[in-house]
Amino acid sequence: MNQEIIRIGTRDSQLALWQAHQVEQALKALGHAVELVLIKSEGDLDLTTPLYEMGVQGIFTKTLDAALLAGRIDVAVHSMKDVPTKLATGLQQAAVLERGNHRDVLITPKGAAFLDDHMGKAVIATSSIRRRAQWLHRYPHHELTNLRGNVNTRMKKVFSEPWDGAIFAAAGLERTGLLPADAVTLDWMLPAPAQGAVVAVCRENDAVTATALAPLNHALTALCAGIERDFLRTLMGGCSTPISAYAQPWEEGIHIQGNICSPDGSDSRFINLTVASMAAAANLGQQAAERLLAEGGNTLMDKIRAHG
Ligand SMILES: NCc1[nH]cc(CCC(=O)O)c1CC(=O)O
Repeated sequence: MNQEIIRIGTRDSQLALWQAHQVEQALKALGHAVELVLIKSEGDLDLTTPLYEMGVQGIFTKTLDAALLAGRIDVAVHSMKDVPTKLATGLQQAAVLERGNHRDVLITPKGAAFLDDHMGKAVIATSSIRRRAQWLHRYPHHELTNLRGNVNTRMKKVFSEPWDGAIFAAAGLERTGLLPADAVTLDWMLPAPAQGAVVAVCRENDAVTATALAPLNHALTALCAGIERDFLRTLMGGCSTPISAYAQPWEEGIHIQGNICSPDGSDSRFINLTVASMAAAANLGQQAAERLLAEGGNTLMDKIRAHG
């Protein structure tokens, strides 16, 4: 076994720590010596600016990636959906852990009855442009308001503000033990590409760490999350955009659902595509994106680019 201590870098939020602990425990179980190194990121420090106004790719991930490239840590653990589709130069994706809950959920401090009132006003909090766009497409009469901060900060805020609901990733709430029993699963909302998946990244030239991490890779999650990220990359190049995708096993192959939505929710386009075998799945994300563009998604993407 490797005698060098593998240093795992993580942000210090409860969710980030939970994710880093998964990697730590799996490596320890394989006989490796590991330690956690806590690192603050800009995404955690600025609690007011909506994410899509920060204008930086990888706001949550670049501080860890910089520490990795500088040799202060050997592994960076990220929520995969926060990672830009193109990894920083010099880094490699070493393992994708088995995916957790991929859904978004609505937290309703005053109950969910308002969802049945199809005319009534309601205020929904999120700072995700993807969630905002899909929500407005379904509930055009609702008002959206911003909600920033890590999962714990956001959850606290929901119960102190006069809001009707707030949208979270189910995985983040489950992993921090914060998922209320009456949370509403938004089974109609398509998640962010790779939502619910955790990725471990190491330096491209660090074969020792890459070899240590390889057994942690969950091949099906890596395939499906990779397909979703190909979909995103083909459409846009990875900015913070109202682009959603979910890929899952389907008989002997893989099925992808994809969506792009105008930020105001007025225009929403879906694509559904299936390949019959795993062998044919490699290009599924790109194919789905190209088909969506050809079927009229092109004009919508032009609008989205002009907006952002
Ligand atoms: N953008 C922040 C972020 N990054 C990962 C998660 C939760 C875990 C996941 O979605 O994989 C969250 C919180 C949220 O979106 O509510």
